Amino acid sequence: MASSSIKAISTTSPFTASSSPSSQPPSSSKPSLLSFLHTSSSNPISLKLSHSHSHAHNSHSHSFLITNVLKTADSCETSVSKSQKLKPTSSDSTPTILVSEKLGEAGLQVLRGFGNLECAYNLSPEELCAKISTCDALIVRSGTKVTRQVFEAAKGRLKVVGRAGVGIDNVDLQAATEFGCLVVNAPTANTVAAAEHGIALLTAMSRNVAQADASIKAGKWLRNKYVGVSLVGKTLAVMGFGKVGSEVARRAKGLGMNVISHDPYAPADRARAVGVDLVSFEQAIATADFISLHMPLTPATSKVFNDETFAKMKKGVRIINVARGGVIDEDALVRALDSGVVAQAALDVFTEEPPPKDSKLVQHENVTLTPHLGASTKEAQEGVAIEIAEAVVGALKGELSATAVNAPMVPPEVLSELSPYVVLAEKLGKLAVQLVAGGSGITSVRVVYKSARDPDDLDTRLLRAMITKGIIEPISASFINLVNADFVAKQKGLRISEERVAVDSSPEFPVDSIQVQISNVESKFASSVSESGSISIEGKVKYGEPHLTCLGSFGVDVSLEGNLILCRQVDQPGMIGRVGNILGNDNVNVSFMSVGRTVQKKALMAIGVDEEPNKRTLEKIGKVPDIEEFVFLNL
Ligand SMILES: NC(=O)C1=CN([C@@H]2O[C@H](COP(=O)(O)OP(=O)(O)OC[C@H]3O[C@@H](n4cnc5c(N)ncnc54)[C@H](O)[C@@H]3O)[C@@H](O)[C@H]2O)C=CC1
Ligand SMILES: O=C(O)C(=O)COP(=O)(O)O
Repeated sequence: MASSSIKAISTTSPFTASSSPSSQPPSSSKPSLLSFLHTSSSNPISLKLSHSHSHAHNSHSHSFLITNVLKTADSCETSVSKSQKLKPTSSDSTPTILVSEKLGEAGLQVLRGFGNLECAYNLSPEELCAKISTCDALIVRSGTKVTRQVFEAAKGRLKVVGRAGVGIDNVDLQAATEFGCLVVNAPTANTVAAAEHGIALLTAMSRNVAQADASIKAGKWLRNKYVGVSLVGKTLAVMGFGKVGSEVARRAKGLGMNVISHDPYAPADRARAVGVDLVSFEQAIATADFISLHMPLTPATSKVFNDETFAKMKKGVRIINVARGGVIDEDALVRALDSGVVAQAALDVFTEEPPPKDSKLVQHENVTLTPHLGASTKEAQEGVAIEIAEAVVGALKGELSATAVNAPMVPPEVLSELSPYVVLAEKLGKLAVQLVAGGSGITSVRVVYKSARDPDDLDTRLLRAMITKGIIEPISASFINLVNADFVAKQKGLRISEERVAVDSSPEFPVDSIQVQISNVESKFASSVSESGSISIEGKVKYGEPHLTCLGSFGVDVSLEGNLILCRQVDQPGMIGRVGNILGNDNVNVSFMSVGRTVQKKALMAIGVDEEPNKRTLEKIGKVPDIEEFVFLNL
């Protein structure tokens, strides 16, 4: 019996979970930058190339494809026909980059060479929101709050936020991820500057440099008042043994200090190599004469220095904070200073920046202050500017960034190796979802990767993201990329589980085959259901091209390109001719054909066609005697 399901894609969303946040991340309006992640396999570029290259050139064509797909929408336009154009980014499709805080000239030059650069400093939150919908990228330092409202106001245009520095606590990462906006930072160029500033505060504080300077300028000469304390032989606790903390430790060792550190995530051998012992939080704060803070501000570190922890410190301890103001409960610090538990504090960062003028902490005579100057050296600012400009330009070109904060970092060599499998993954997802009968809810997808590689050598995050994209995008208003794939899947109640099966093939290739199974759904093409009751399809990369190799319990070999007609029929002579004739008579060009058999005298015919046959042609195929079911699928 012929199936009447000749529609390629159900218009009813097959997802059960329908709740969406009030301000949904945009979909179709999202331009095609971050294009590798955001370009569908029906992207005209991939079609064009795969049609125009012979198999002998296929591996070459794929690297070309990836290189091209990695380009901006702007450069893509040259190779796509009018009817197939990607959605333009803006009227002239040159990306606009907004820089909202002072950035080094060398970085500005990189940005000018790539897009429209707009520098607008001291914007109010309202002004930023008003501007952002005309921007493809935003570059900030610590002074700009990139809130959920900013992502909402961007209306899908903002593709990347660049943080010209380390701390990203001023960017709402959750909102960025939900909106599929990549966040990149510049994590290395200001490390030394911040460490040097920490040492500057340590030495200045211990010798009352700032207070003494102010007193001379006020006409006083107070040699007895400003007697300091020595550093040599004292214990410094470095809280956070990351990039800055370890550089501070190294320098403090040079000053003859005994350095200990607390960092729950740092490897002990890295600390030991600098002559530093990693100790518990309690031990660090109880034994230190000086405590220098170098951890990020996170929910776990927020106000970790408070009344309770100050009470456990050695009386007369001195505290330096070049990390983030929020790790200290500032009111508690004032109390600890007043009681003498903390003898002095040197602060570069504050909960609120700038801090209120009448803040007791700011006015306290035992506190030395700088206005968030840790990263402010000429060298660091030039370095940070170049680092962030290159990261943002790379992201706008669609490259995966090495400094991505809210997306997996995929090294270029892994990316290039996985590229054909990425195309396969998306096509399998797209094909599998079209086999689901409209109305039934997809909640569970299982992906099986067969590979000869050691599991540690196979990073499947990109593949999983592309399968998710293939499944969700054709049937919903969501746009999916590597940034938000897992989030959107979860939001839609879709659970994707992954399994790796070791096979005895060449480990030269990362993946032998990818199988996508959708369980607990009805299929519109019964032959796609495997013995386990799930819709099951499997594909491989052959000659650099994605191929469908198994559908349900039928083995096939079909290049996954263009459109596909699948027919299940009684295995007997003449069937191919009959269907071929119908297509030929109705002017539908057949690009390939493959027939798979089962033992029960059933055959599965897969026919690739260049364009979608009209309804009448498909009806004629359905009426061919002995065709038991068929389905038309758009790839
Ligand atoms: N004042 C300024 O201008 C600057 C401030 N910073 C701030 O300095 C801090 C450190 O920066 P980097 O060293 O580049 O970052 P990093 O990521 O290299 O190091 C942070 C370290 O903190 C550790 N950590 C996390 N949670 C912790 C906890 N609960 N207790 C102790 N350690 C914990 C991490 O394991 C990591 O080793 C950041 O907050 C950053 O924003 C950085 C540069 C300039
Ligand atoms: O890199 C960091 O985390 C900093 O705190 C530096 O901040 P800034 O770029 O100077 O506003």
